[in-house]
Amino acid sequence: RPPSTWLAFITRAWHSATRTIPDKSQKDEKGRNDPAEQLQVELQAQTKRDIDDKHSSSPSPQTTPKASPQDTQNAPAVPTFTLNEHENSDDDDEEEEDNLPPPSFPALNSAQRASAPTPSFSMPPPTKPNLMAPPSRPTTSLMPPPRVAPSNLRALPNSSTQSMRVPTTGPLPNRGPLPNRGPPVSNGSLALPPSAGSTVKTPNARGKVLLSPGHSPLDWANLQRSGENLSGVDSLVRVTPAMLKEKNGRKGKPAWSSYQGKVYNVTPYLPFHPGGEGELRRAAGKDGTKLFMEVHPWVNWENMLGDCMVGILVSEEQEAPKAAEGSLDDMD
Ligand code: HEM
Repeated sequence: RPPSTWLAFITRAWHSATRTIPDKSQKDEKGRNDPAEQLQVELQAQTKRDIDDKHSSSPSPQTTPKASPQDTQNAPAVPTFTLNEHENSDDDDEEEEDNLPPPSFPALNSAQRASAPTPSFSMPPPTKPNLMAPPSRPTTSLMPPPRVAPSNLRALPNSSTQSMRVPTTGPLPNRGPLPNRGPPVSNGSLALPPSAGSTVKTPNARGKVLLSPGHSPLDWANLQRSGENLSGVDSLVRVTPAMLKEKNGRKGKPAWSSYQGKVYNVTPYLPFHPGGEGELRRAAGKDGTKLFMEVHPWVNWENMLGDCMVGILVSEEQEAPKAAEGSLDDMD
């Protein structure tokens, strides 16, 4: 027998050997066999139909189909293709396939397989394994990077943003408006000099000092709320430049400074000043507005030194007629 008929012959022999009398207990309510048995019957019928179709033109009716000379030329290619395909598969499958008697579906010499575009003879079998390889590469080599690197690195900008922040050691209530939004606005009587806005330096944290324990901005805020007399005076006074100059903070004298027309006793604030006592003392006994605005125009000194206010700065001429009164209680 030609090789092309071997498989069909074996299939038929196997089916006839394994055919059993249908067991009615395995049939469902519609009287059909179970799916596996039904499939076997269909396969057998299909195989038989294919064989009959091929040999319908045979001159002599034969129970055992035989291949025509044309089939002999074409048929070997089919099993060759199938065998190569199996050779390229895993070795574990070989033993398993040896134990699998039923033919593959559709049958090797069936009309479906012959008309299918896949088993083209011009297509070499090794192309299949080559096409199967690429999907495994991205899963092993490309998957890990996107999980770790880009997203996480971009999600940690804290260090850079913190360095960009305006340095502060105190709570926000101590701050005035930002420099780019204009000078601090308090009330109409305390307008900034026209030249102050143009001479503002870029703020930085280099001049900050390490405050001693108990002298944080929060401690200062608590001291202000304590009700303690921080101004050193019982009532607001009119302060002349001569009076201000005398309170320079030296030799046990208090340190007074004027800021935009208001005079403050900065003595209790000296150890709380983030820029250090020395910097604050530079404005003692005189007007500190210019120095203040050069360093930190955003600081709201009116809130911070409210309880340290002594009075208002007046000229010597203004004060002379009212020297006898000496008190500015009516200013409130
Ligand atoms: C009594 C008025 C003053 C008050 C209430 C005051 C308050 C402050 C505050 C709250 C800070 C911290 C600023 C921040 O964290 O952004 C500071 C820093 C500083 N202050 Fe004053 N200050 C006063 C006057 C002065 C004067 C007159 C000078 C200079 C002569 C000065 C020099 C500095 C310096 C160098 C720093 C550190 C640098 C900086 O924070 O930019 N301060 N001051």
